[in-house]
Amino acid sequence: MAHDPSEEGLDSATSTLIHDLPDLKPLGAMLRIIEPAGQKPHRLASGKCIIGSAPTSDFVVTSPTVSRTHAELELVPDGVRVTDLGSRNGTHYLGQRIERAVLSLGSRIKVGAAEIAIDADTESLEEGAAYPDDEYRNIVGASYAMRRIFATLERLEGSLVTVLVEGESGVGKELIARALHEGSEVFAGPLVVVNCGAIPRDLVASELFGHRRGAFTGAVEARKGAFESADGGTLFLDEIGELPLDVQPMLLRALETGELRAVGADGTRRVRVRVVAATHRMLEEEVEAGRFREDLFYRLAVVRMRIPPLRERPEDIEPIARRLAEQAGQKSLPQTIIEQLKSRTFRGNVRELRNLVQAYAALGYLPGDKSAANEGALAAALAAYVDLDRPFLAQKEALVEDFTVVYLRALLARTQGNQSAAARISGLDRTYLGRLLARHGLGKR
Ligand SMILES: Nc1ncnc2c1ncn2[C@@H]1O[C@H](COP(=O)(O)OP(=O)(O)OP(=O)(O)O)[C@@H](O)[C@H]1O
Repeated sequence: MAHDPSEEGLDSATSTLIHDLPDLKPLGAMLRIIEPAGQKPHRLASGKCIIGSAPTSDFVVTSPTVSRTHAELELVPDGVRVTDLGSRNGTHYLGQRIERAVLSLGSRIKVGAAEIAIDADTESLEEGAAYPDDEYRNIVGASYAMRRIFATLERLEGSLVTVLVEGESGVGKELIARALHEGSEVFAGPLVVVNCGAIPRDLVASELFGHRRGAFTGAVEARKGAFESADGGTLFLDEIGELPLDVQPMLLRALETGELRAVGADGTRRVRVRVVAATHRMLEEEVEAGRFREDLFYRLAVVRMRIPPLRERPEDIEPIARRLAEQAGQKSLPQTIIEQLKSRTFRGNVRELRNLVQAYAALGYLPGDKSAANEGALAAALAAYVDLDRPFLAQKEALVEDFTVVYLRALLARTQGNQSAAARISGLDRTYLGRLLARHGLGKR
């Protein structure tokens, strides 16, 4: 995002936060000359560098339109501070001449007529050893793949770079976003989560950017959007692949400039928001199919992190299960249960593991696996219900009753007895749920 923090009075807040996180080092940048082609890129690993046509410049750009000492680039947590050094042909961003601006990694500038991409130094993220511990900020993982991810998360601690987290549903993408927020310089600010797939399409723009009173039918009051709520913190955009095409340019602009325009508003507002996005889709395929803008994809995927499915890292099952058991109030998990868990396929990833462990904590046994391997076991268990000497409906009701009790127990275990949360999760009306619980003697715990 383009802004100058020192002009917005953020300096004092920034220095306090940096004081709390003493070892932060901004993520390095990779500077590439797009036009004229064929010149060497430059790695800005720390501090500052001078761009110019003089052979003594840190980053030499050979073009008659580039001054000998043209501009200075300095790494900062938000990306790179660009300062024009009184060049003849100027430094431009999004078609505007700039004297001094902070640009996020993933931006492109023009130095004279030369076009330069300021990308994240993703190579430096991949260098170095895996994280030594099997836990990073509440994310548990003993596998090499997860410890590599932890090392990347640690390396990103000094940066507010935009990150795209990719992986199947339930692999822990939101947990990664939380860790990115907690480890960042804006950790004291809010973390706002928006599930782009869960909002009616015509309300997405207003949810993200807010709306003015009367902006559309039903906009009775002005409303703040998620970007504004996340000002000074992190905005986690879950299921970004579901973002409607007509809203994509608005998000691109907000990422490029840090400026928002509420639906129906005339003026814009400036925010400082770190964006983390997540998707279970292959976004490149969405780009290919014309459902996702390519420019927005590159703006979001400045750093990409792919979280592997649980079946690709079976050594994580035991430590994660033990942690989830602790969280469910179950001090220890017997080794036999661990072995049973390890034999499952976990199409629902860690979320499925969590549900199973919570059910075990509530019921004392692992509920049946819905995967193909266990379909036989389920059929055998159901066969025990069949009594051809009794009417069908009475038997079916008895089965449903048994399922209801098991379901309600698991629901209460998940919500720690909170009936409002239980109603929300189950989709049952609060009063009806209360009656159902009372009928099964589960109302008061
Ligand atoms: N490595 C892990 N260690 C501990 N808990 C985990 C881990 N990964 C995931 N979880 C837990 O599993 C559940 C699902 O994780 P999360 O909501 O982050 O997944 P997700 O990938 O964002 O899912 P979705 O794509 O459906 O939004 C959460 O309760 C989370 O705390």
